[in-house]
Parts: sequence; C-alpha cells; structure tokens
Amino acid sequence: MNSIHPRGEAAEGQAALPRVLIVTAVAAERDAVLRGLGGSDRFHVIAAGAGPAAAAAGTAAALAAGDYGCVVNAGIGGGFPEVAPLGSLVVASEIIAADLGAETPEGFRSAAELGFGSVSVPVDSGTAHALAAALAAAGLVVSTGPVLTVSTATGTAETAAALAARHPGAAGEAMEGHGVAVAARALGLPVLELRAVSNPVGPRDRAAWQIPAALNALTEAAAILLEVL
Ligand SMILES: O=C(O)c1cccc(C(=O)CC[C@H]2O[C@@H](n3cnc4c(=O)[nH]cnc43)[C@H](O)[C@@H]2O)c1
Repeated sequence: MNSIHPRGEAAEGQAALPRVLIVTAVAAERDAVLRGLGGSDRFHVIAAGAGPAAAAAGTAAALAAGDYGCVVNAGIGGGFPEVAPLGSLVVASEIIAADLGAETPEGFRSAAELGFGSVSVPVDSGTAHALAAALAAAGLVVSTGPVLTVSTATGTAETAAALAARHPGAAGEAMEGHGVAVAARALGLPVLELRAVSNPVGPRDRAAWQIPAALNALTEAAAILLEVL
C-alpha cells in the first residue's frame, strides 16, 4: 500500500502517485464519492450516466482528456443476498457482462459461448484485495466476488436465480462496470469496481431500496480508497 502525501503530491524524493479516474452513473453517487475523498486533487470523479454504453463512452472521453494510472467504477448496486447484505460493500474480483449474449430455445447463451470472446474483464487483483482488506479493517462489511453488469436490472426471483447459477459466487449486480472496464482495458489501465448495496438482487421493490445508507457506505469506502490507491 502507498502512503499518500496530503493532496496526492509527491513527498520529497518520492515519485508522484498516478491520478485515478472514478466513474459513477449519477450525480448522487459522484457526490458521495467526493465527500469521502475530502478534496484530494489526485482523483477525478465523473457521473457518466446509467448503463454500460454511457459508462464506456464517458470513461473513454475522460481517459482521452487526462493522464490516469487507474480507473475505478463506483456506485450503489444490487447485492446477492447470501453474499452481500444491504448496506455492505462489494469489491469486484472480476467484472462480467452477464446479459451480453442471445436467448435460444435452450436458454441464454453468453457472447463467449457464441464465439465473441470473453465477457469477463479481470480487475487489478492485488489492489482489489488490498482495498477489501482495508475496508474490513475499518470495520465495514465487505464481500469480494464477481460483479455482474446488466443492461436490465434484475426484477424477479427467477432471473436472480439464473444469474447466480450461471455465475457462482456472484456478489453484486450493477449497470456500468463492464463498460468502464472495457474502456480502461483499451488503454491498458487497471480497473476496479466498488459497489455499496442498496437493494437485493431479486424481485423489484424500488420503494424498499436503501439508497441513503448505501450512499453513506460509499462515502466511507471512498475515504479508504484514498488510503489504498
Ligand atoms: O433516487 C436517488 O436518490 C438515487 C440516488 C443514487 C443513485 C440512484 C440510482 O438509481 C442509481 C442507479 C444505478 O444503481 C445501480 N443499481 C442499483 N441497484 C441495482 C440493481 O439491483 N441492479 C442493477 N443496477 C443497480 C446501477 O448501476 C444504476 O446505474 C438513485
């Protein structure tokens, strides 16, 4: 882990730490992350819009305009209840485009099964482990596991069960990770995904989403991110 000089500047005799791009979907998530970062100018936080296409385009545009050493997708997300309870944090071990593929009479076939290449982007595993350990050490509840990127948020028990069966150990679901990861990978940059769980992956009950608690957890996690990256 790095020791970070105030405002991310290099201490005398040390190389400057690389800048970090953090991509969220909406302004409320961006602002929650910014509160945790406490004004560090080493981090650039954007709200690129919801869904993988907006996330990929926003990430690519930001990376083209600046010099970054690492990209993080952050926000609220759904948690698979056996793995990631409400209000907890999820650090992705891999980022999977879970609904990229085709329906067939025999069921869903992933883009990988159709011959289009992998639907999974690896994360920077050393940093992901360090982040999860630091979050746990700070007393936060954290899980690691695959985080699924979907264009349609899961809204039934049947879809949740099918996703869990296709992706054993899946911890969470959100709508931007794979877009951010593909854009980062195009420039050879390491990527992470960090989610605060606002709702279970399962039958849709939007009124029950615990958004303020998840945004608070995201703020707490961003303060730890500052120490780890
Ligand atoms: O209404 C609000 O105040 C509010 C504040 C912050 C964020 C939101 C969102 O609606 C964020 C949308 C964003 O959340 C992710 N998400 C959350 N739960 C799920 C899920 O179960 N399945 C998939 N995605 C989920 C997703 O990344 C959305 O882009 C509202």
